[in-house]
Amino acid sequence: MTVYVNRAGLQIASALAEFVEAKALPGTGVEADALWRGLADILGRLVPVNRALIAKRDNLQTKLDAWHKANPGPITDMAAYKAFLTEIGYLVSEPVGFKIGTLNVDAEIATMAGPQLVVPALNDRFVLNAANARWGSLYDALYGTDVLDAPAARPGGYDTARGDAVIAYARNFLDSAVPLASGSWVDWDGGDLQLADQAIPIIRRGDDILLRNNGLGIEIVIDRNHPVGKTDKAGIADVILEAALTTIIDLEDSVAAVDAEDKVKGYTNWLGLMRGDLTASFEKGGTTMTRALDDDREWDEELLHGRSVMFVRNVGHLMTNPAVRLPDGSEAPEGILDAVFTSLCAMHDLLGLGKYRNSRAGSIYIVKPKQHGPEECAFTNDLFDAVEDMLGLDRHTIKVGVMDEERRTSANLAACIYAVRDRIVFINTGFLDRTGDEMHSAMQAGPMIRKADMKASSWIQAYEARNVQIGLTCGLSGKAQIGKGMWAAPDMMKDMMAQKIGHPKSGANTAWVPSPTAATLHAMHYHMVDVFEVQKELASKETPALDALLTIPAAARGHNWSAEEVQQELENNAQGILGYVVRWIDQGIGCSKVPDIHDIGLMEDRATLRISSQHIANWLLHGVCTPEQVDAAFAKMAAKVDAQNAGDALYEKLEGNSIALNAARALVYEGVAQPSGYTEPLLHKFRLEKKAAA
Ligand SMILES: CC(=O)SCCNC(=O)CCNC(=O)[C@H](O)C(C)(C)COP(=O)(O)OP(=O)(O)OC[C@H]1O[C@@H](n2cnc3c(N)ncnc32)[C@H](O)[C@@H]1OP(=O)(O)O
Ligand SMILES: O=CC(=O)O
Ligand SMILES: [Mg+2]
Repeated sequence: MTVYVNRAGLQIASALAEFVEAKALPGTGVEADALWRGLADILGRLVPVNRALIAKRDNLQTKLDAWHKANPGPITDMAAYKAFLTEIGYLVSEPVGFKIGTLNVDAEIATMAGPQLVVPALNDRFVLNAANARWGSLYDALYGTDVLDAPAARPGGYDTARGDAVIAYARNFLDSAVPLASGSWVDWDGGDLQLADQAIPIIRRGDDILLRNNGLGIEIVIDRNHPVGKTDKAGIADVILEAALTTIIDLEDSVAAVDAEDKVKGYTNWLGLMRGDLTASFEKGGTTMTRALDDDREWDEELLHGRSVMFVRNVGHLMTNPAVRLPDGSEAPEGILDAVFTSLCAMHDLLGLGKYRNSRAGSIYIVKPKQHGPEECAFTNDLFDAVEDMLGLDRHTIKVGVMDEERRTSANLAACIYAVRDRIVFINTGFLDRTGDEMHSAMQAGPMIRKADMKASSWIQAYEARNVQIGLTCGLSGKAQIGKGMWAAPDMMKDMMAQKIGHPKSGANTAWVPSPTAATLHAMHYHMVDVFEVQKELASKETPALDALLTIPAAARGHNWSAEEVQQELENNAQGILGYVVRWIDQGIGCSKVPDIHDIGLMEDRATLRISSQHIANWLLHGVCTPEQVDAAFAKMAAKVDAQNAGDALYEKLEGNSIALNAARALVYEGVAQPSGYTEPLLHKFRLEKKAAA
């Protein structure tokens, strides 16, 4: 039972009030009274606007549903469809000829190109690891993953044969990123060092060497006493790459935060990062380890930034949270709470109250997900204005990263950017949520193509290409990130190396990775591609037409899938749903590596859940499958998920009237009615039920 205290007419969960008054406020110069009165004022003014925006989403969806029922199947008359979208206010006129005016942006965001790591905010051990993932060992990343064409490491200590393959790969990388004036790094013996590009300074610290290519650091560790270095003719013990330039501390789709207790955990970690004093102790390999933020890296001639520049992803405009209740007893919009409390925590960084600096440019970086169109972006802008006024911050101190992950945002992207033009620091194609919204928006059009075929469909190609072109046209290059989406197969690093180079090649100066190891490996792509050169080349290109973006991925009318295809699709989706939901509901874990039907661990979060649940809901709606088939898939996959989790002592089986099983079923059977196909409302409801039962 949550205990509330009254502050300025609001009911604030006591855990939150205590966190704010005892931890977040001290040192900021903001008084508790002013904070609570400010919050009450913001909520009083903005809650009605927030609610109206959500109502508008519902209203537009009702109109889309009616149109698709009257015009079933894929769009056949694009002009008529666009006229309809314009008439209902779904498409608005795009502003032209403007450039963003964002100021005070850190170089890692504005002028550098490299990986962006995402990490669930509630996990202190992981967030520290993420912040420190600015630099990563290439040797470790190669040794422990499937990138190499070499046998896996033999267990029981260092495997020399594997190590040799690592060293050969790393030398090959050096040859391509920082070639020698003559010969190969393979033959370098640690003597005289001459690079082909003499403009690259060779910086030393003792024997160690620091080089830079495309703005990214490469540290070559020379240690002839090290077990690896002593076998190496040049004494190279490791190659350390500058990796996650930026990291997103995620309070949204990778966490399960349903009440004040959970929110305070997330805010506490964010505050600890902003103050630089967060630590985490945990057992690893039989010993207790304590992790803290890494220092900056000292070289004779310069001090390198030791940590990733951190963003915090707030939630979107939909959800409310019982952490704060309005005077009428209803829950406050969670996005407003996040904006206020994460900005307050970040003031510790702005004011230099802690050990380190996150933003040396004096900015607070907030990622805003799941916005639908320009009005919602304008609302975010107004909200951030209000938070700045309340906290006494200069206008546009709070920067925004706009997730381009809802269809109405993609279709009106320039107008969305315009709405936040003086604070925008990124656009990012969150293709996972975007796929869910694509299906939900056109839910009534007919059965969607299979999930695996989505990536090749024309809307998604247009979406990715338009995002880059519109970003360039609006002047993001050199001022802000144009980012690409998540690599959702954390163990498939060889495939990532083959495919994710496509992101910098497409003009994106950052792209998401799921782990520090993936960041280190993906960093190599930014040595191979000079993204800012690509952006210059793209600048003169045409933006792909809206028509392709609006081509919905419904199957051709009359298309039939074989019984086997239907079963495969259902089982694949049911497996992902159950494997993710059971950990979310029972253990409060918001992001999991869930073995898929072929036992390949996939990153599942709320966005991937949105896709799987909407897909089954869509096929049920259109009679591609029956409820009996769906139930059978759930039953079969529940047994598989139970078996896959057999080693987890905290795991509760998916059986009988299990709350997690009920949640999974509800996500599918009530999927058509969920707002924009989101999974949050049902996940929160069932998680709260589980917490209450516990
Ligand atoms: C659509 C979207 O919104 S995508 C954005 C949301 N998704 C994410 O944030 C993905 C974040 N990634 C993760 O949460 C995890 O990598 C998972 C759940 C996918 C896999 O987790 P696990 O199975 O525990 O990973 P695995 O066992 O391979 O590795 C664990 C180690 O890697 C580290 N690690 C893994 N992922 C991360 C991460 N994102 N940030 C920092 N460290 C990480 C852990 O700290 C741990 O190292 P440690 O033991 O030294 O602490
Ligand atoms: O947030 C990212 C996405 O793909 O969705
Ligand atoms: Mg998303």
